[in-house]
Amino acid sequence: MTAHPPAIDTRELRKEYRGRAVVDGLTLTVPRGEVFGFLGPNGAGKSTTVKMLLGLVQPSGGEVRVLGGSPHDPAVRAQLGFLPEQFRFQTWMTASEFLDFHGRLAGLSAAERRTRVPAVLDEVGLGGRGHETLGGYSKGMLQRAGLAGAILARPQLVFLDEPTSALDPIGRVEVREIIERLRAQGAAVFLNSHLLSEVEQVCDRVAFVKRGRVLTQGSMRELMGGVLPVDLRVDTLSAELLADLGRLGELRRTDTNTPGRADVELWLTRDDQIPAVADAVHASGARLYALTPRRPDLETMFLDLIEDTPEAARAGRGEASRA
Ligand SMILES: Nc1ncnc2c1ncn2[C@@H]1O[C@H](COP(=O)(O)OP(=O)(O)OP(=O)(O)O)[C@@H](O)[C@H]1O
Repeated sequence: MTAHPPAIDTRELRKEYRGRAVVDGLTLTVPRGEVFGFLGPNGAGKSTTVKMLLGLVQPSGGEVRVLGGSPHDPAVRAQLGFLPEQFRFQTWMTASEFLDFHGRLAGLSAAERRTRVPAVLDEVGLGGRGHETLGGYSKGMLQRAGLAGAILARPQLVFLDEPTSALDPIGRVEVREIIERLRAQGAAVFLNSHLLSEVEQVCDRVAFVKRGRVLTQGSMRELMGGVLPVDLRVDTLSAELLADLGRLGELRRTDTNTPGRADVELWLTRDDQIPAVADAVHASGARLYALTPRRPDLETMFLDLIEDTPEAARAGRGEASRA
């Protein structure tokens, strides 16, 4: 393995089932320390891609490298974490036994397992519950236990398939924090989720796939075409301030209907223009009540790109007969 190869590198990756390409020329690079969102409608080929990246499904063509090596290499596999959407567990095991078992499979020593198992249980919010059997766990607790298994051996690349589908809002925030910690530790996270608001908050880059092909990929900003919408509220909007704002960005909307209040939607191109907006407001003598960069709306982008009518989605499910 070379010094810092990307976490994921695929070239023209392809998988056919019965002569039909379900992954069709997929080229992706995910560097270390990045959270990558992999989005697409049902049947787009996301799970098949993940299985090829994990070495569980043999590609029909193309190249795949994970952490600089082959997903079949045990040394590479030892650095991968995986939380499948429907993760199966042994109901008779306690959570601690389950994690200890996984730790053994991942090659952790007994001493490491003794400290690491309670530490990950704490990290996923199951501190003090490790002695209970998984058969008595709720759906959300099982998902947390699965996540603990995925991060147990300090993986360099973690695949999370719908990691929060069974979780309450607090659990979702906690999972987001875990993903952010993984990134801070330099690991890459490959996230598959239908919860776009969640993806928006945590992913550095996303790819949209449909019928096994990448429609587009990039950071939120790139996907938005380099536009940063900002909502501004001031008490008075002078002609001079309006002209200054117009020089900084594109004025998309101004609302001065309410006395003592003016709302402006301004489209900037870069974060570092935001302080200049505040400066212009102060220079005009107006008082600033809000200056809020708006998140690019992934759901709108997704629907625009995928253009899946309910009919198309039903047809997609109809063809989803698995061997
Ligand atoms: N083992 C298999 N044999 C035949 N066809 C398969 C097999 N596995 C997947 N497929 C087909 O490949 C296509 C992509 O499936 P895949 O599970 O990768 O999609 P997905 O994007 O993960 O969907 P979802 O969001 O619904 O989980 C589907 O049409 C599916 O029927």
